[in-house]
Amino acid sequence: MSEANALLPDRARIFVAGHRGLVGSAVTRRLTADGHEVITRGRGELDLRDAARTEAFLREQRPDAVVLAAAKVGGIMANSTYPVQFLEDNLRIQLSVIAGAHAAGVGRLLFLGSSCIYPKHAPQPISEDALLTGPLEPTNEAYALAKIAGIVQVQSYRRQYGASFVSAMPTNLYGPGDNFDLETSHVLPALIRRFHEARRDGAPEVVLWGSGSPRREFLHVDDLAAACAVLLRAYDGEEPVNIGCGDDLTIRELAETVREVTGYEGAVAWDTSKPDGTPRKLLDISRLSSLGWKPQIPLRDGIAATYRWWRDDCAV
Ligand SMILES: NC(=O)C1=CN([C@@H]2O[C@H](COP(=O)(O)OP(=O)(O)OC[C@H]3O[C@@H](n4cnc5c(N)ncnc54)[C@H](OP(=O)(O)O)[C@@H]3O)[C@@H](O)[C@H]2O)C=CC1
Ligand SMILES: C[C@H]1O[C@H](OP(=O)(O)OP(=O)(O)OC[C@H]2O[C@@H](n3cnc4c(=O)[nH]c(N)nc43)[C@H](O)[C@@H]2O)[C@@H](O)[C@@H](O)C1=O
Repeated sequence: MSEANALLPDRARIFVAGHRGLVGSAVTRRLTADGHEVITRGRGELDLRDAARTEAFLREQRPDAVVLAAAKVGGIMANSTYPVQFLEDNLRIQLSVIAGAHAAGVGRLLFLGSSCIYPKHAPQPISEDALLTGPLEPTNEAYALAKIAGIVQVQSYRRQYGASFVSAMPTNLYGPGDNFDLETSHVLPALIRRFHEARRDGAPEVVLWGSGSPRREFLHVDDLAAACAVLLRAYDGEEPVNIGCGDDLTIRELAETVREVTGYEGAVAWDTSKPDGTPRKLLDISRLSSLGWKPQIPLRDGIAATYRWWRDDCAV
């Protein structure tokens, strides 16, 4: 183990939970490229809500580190329609994996939360210190509370047992491997699909949700994966670490960019019966930046690459 990598062996065995998802697949690619051995299990083989089986798996495998990227995840409508699953699945996965990792003697764990843990009206850009300083956004309160419980669980293992477990809070992510289902997805893949299909079908108008005025920050998942690799190597603090790109735009501006990338020339309308969600959630990324990480993929380039990936591999 080199001194620079004191928190993680140079060639570590790392269990990436949720390796088939947007984040887990990117983290797997990154850690493998960095020379680590990545261990994976599909949900059919190991349901991470099952604490006994999860602990047995971790005891048998004894990885050097765990990246917890398995979760019940979705966009604004999925979160507000299925709060029970967003609360309970996430609490159960976190309890299983974090407690199981400690029981199995795993040295390092990186838990992924979300920027939605911060209060709806937090001062911008949102520092990690804003946690628990005000009411949450109602559309994803159940999910946010589960994620906050995960942060406190990680902090408690650090305080009580000296575990080298840490938490990171990513902003809205996108990239290859994203969910393009219009009912459950986040906004960026939904916009790609809506504009692509409208162009294909010659539709005169695309209808989007809400007012278009909320502001969001979008980070390519490969930049997120690079940040996770930095944190595993170099961060061992109790406070969560924000992961964002430092810049945001309105949903209306995002829609214009996606419209241009897909080549759609029709009109855009807004269905204001659908929720806007949080007005703004731009993360303060100074803690992560101080570790030497910075995002590499400009938003327009990332959207174009994601569009090509989805159109060539998945679209009909
Ligand atoms: N996407 C985003 O914009 C953001 C994501 N995050 C966080 O990043 C992490 C990963 O999110 P993302 O990759 O987008 O989500 P995805 O839905 O793309 O992937 C989630 C993964 O978790 C797995 N999973 C879910 N439930 C279980 C279970 N019970 N047992 C085993 N595996 C399970 C899924 O398995 P299967 O493939 O079988 O469904 C899937 O591989 C989450 O913690 C999320 O909160 C944070 C901020 C933004
Ligand atoms: C990452 C974060 O993501 C979630 O929060 P969110 O950012 O509010 O989610 P979103 O990406 O679905 O929407 C962003 C904005 O975009 C608007 N919008 C327009 N048209 C479509 C549309 O067609 N689909 C969607 N989904 N949104 C649309 C939509 O009305 C909203 O104003 C959390 O639940 C939680 O999962 C979480 O942690």
